[in-house]
Amino acid sequence: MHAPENLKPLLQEILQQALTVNDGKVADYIPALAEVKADYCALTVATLDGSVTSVGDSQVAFSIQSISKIFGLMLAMERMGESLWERVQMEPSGQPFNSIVQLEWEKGIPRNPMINAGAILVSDVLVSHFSASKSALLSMVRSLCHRENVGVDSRVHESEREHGARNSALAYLMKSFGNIEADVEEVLDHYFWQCALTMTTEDLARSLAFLANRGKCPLSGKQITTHRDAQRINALMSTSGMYDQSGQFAFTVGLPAKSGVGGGIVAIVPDYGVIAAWSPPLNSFGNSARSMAMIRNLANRLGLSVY
Ligand SMILES: NC(=O)CC[C@H](N)C(=O)O
Repeated sequence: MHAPENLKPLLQEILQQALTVNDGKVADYIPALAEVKADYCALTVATLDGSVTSVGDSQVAFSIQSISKIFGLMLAMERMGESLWERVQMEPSGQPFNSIVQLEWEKGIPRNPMINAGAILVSDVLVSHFSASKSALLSMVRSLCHRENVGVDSRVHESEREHGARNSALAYLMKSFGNIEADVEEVLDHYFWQCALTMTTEDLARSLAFLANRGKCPLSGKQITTHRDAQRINALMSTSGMYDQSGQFAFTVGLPAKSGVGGGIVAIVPDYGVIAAWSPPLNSFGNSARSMAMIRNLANRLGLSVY
């Protein structure tokens, strides 16, 4: 495996290459996200020996959006155990992340926790099982990335609430099938709030290192999830983390990954570390074009694939 001390020049080269990728468009269906500069670009690798190597805008915090689906899922798995899987499936959807069609055919049971319907269902579990679901999630995220001032962008939170018709439709449809227990508006507020968490690529890489390390945080030595749950989260990321581009990502990269419409993507390399990339312009699947290019090039250069 590539020694971490030699990574910097390689990351620099890959970042420069990615800056020549000019396809894609910054998300504008959430107006506050449309204001983010398109030329931000960052790449971080955190390895299990504790070293973190970064290039570009790795100190700039951005809206993690759907990457938060991993954090919500961790808490819901811990609270619900096996019974969670009666309310959300573990199959790829083959549909866009905010699609509604399957949800009616499948009686309000979302395809997986990595698409919006699944994460709204997970938000219902959190709102129903924690007296303060937002602070439970925030303190978990802060302790995972060892940074106490990780926060939430309240403008993004508000902006998404004001333009949340599609997510509201998903939540009310699930409620009509009896698959949402709490008050729908409270569930949506939690979901929008967690999407508005802001983190840097370094925070993301550090916080998810346990997924590459059989559930154990390599820095603190603390067991964050069981080994089995870490494997399950990685499996869901592999099959569904890049939405309806998950098959292509598995074919060309071969790592469990999760993207968000803020332009971030995290990829897990079991027994090695985490790659986190960020650049706002998105392709037609809602995945960052440059972040995908950076992770694909790095994985190919280092021969990193789980297959
Ligand atoms: N893919 C994403 O990052 C989607 C999250 C976004 N907050 C939404 O609900 O539409």
